[in-house]
Amino acid sequence: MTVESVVLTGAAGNVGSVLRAPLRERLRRLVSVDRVPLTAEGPNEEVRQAELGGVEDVTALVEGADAIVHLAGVPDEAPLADLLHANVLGAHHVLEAARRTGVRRVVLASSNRLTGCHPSTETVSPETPPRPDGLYGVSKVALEALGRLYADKFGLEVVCLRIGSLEPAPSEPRHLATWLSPYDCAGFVWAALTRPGVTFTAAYAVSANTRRFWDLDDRLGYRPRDDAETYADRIPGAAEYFAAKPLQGGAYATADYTLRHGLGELPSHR
Ligand SMILES: NC(=O)C1=CN([C@@H]2O[C@H](COP(=O)(O)OP(=O)(O)OC[C@H]3O[C@@H](n4cnc5c(N)ncnc54)[C@H](O)[C@@H]3O)[C@@H](O)[C@H]2O)C=CC1
Ligand SMILES: O=C(O)[C@H]1OC(=O)[C@H](O)[C@@H](O)[C@@H]1O
Repeated sequence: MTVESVVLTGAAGNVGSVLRAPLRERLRRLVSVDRVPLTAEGPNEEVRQAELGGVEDVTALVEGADAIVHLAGVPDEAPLADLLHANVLGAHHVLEAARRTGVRRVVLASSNRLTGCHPSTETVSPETPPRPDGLYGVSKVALEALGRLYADKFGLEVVCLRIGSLEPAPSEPRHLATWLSPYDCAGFVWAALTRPGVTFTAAYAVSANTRRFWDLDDRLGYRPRDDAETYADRIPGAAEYFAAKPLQGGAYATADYTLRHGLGELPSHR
């Protein structure tokens, strides 16, 4: 599919910052959007400071684009009301704006954390049932369901990228399985934007890590380049970490993580 004009939401964040340069290199027009101010970094980039608070706000931004890469949202465990507002209603605003304006393709930032309660000894594919590792993962299950609905019912082309751990380099044992390098992040997003024949696709975006938990099939036609194993000798405790057979979400999948970040203070009876 030919893609010339793309709207990138959440462009000021970790993932957005990694994507702006490679997208500018490949596109005629990149519209980078965030609630915080941005500065255009090239002649083919336009920046917009906007709060994606409703369908109308998004409609005004996406009119005339070929595709949207939707990253804006809450990227970790938080109270459910905040996650539903930012991640579920936010994705709905984007999908509905795309439907109304005829934007053909929407790439949604999903997360590996929607399967984070699967054991690390299992290889999980997009066909494996979700086992979210927290309320954040639940919000991504709903985001993917919205994407599916808009593909099935209204014919939008929707790709949900289940992003691993985007880091400049792996720095902890879990990253040996979950790392997504900046180079591979750009590769997956470009494939998600251009893969022909898509109706709805969910795919893990993870580097070609020897110890990865997720199936790297060819559904997006992108073969990741990097392998976290190259960094293994700089990461102490990896052998013990994997021998303990943690859940795929690691510390994120513990009850305490959700009690602290999603449900507030630990209850006094614990
Ligand atoms: N960083 C990672 O390794 C992973 C990220 N993801 C997903 O990728 C997406 C981006 O993640 P990060 O870049 O790490 O998060 P981030 O917090 O660094 O960036 C999110 C950006 O979205 C903006 N934003 C949030 N709500 C907005 C709104 N209503 N209107 C306008 N702008 C808004 C924020 O200002 C921020 O710049 C999220 O959806 C996250 O769930 C998924 C898996 C892993
Ligand atoms: O699984 C992980 O490591 C990552 O997953 C996510 O979805 C989060 O947005 C990111 O902050 C985590 O680091």
